[in-house]
Amino acid sequence: MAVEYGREGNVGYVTLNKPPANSYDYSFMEELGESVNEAASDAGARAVILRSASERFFSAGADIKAFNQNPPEENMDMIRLAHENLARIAELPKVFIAQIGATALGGGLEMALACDLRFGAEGEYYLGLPEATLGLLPGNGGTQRLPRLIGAPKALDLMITGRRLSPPEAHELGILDRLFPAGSLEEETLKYAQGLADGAAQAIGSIKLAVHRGMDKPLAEGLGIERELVEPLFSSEESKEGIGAFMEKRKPEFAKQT
Ligand SMILES: CCCCCCCCCCCCC/C=C/C(=O)SCCNC(=O)CCNC(=O)[C@H](O)C(C)(C)COP(=O)(O)OP(=O)(O)OC[C@H]1O[C@@H](n2cnc3c(N)ncnc32)[C@H](O)[C@@H]1OP(=O)(O)O
Repeated sequence: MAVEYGREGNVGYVTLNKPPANSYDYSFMEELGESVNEAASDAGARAVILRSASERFFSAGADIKAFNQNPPEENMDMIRLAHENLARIAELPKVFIAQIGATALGGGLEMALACDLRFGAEGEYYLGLPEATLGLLPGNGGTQRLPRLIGAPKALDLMITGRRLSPPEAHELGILDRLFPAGSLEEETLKYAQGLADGAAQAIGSIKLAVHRGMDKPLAEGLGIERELVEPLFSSEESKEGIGAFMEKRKPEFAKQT
């Protein structure tokens, strides 16, 4: 399998494993979709980490070698499948974290942009959207997600030049949300995900949905989405536990609420 889902404790893992570069084609994208579905339906996974089995590549993007072999309509089928699978991540009420400790280029970085957070570590690798250098454009969501993340001018600069970023540059731009010391990425990412997994999963999931559903809407509409999502929490087992723990001056035990 080029993409596999598994769980360790209450943290889910989607692992990319298509040597040598996790470059993706149609079947890779199908497996990614299946893994996202497994993560979604696994009630035991309260947070999910997207990671690579390779120490050299997170993913070098779409499979360039496949490009010339594929009929154009197959390339478009792959893009439609990628758009569908990656868009589903934003609609899942559990946080997806991209653990990027190796080179992420083109569609490989675009997969990470579809996650909620992106964590990296110091090291000799880089991130970028070089599609323009191939006569293409970042067609797996990059032209839409990157401007929303770092602003249109900075995103345009990266996409029209195709230039590569070091991990510190990507962190400074806001593409990486955390930049950990070399060698500590896996441990630090798990620690963060475990904190979410031990937290109020329904509340955390509702916050994620409110952000993704509301951020491109006019404020009044976004506030309506917020009201729809906050109302069920007033009577949730989690808020009973959270408020009860505060009143009893003890630490809440949310993980036991589901
Ligand atoms: C255009 C491809 C589309 C294909 C089919 C899908 C259809 C989709 C159409 C459009 C989609 C739009 C959205 C996404 C587009 C993209 O992602 S385009 C690709 C963007 N990525 C790149 O341009 C990176 C290409 N790779 C490199 O520049 C270099 O490999 C590197 C990352 C700088 C590393 O160089 P180096 O250390 O010298 O290692 P290499 O020898 O080059 O690579 C190691 C092996 O990995 C293979 N490989 C690397 N990248 C890819 C790739 N993207 N596709 C296929 N294979 C790749 C490379 O060939 C080596 O393999 P071996 O020779 O077998 O060892």
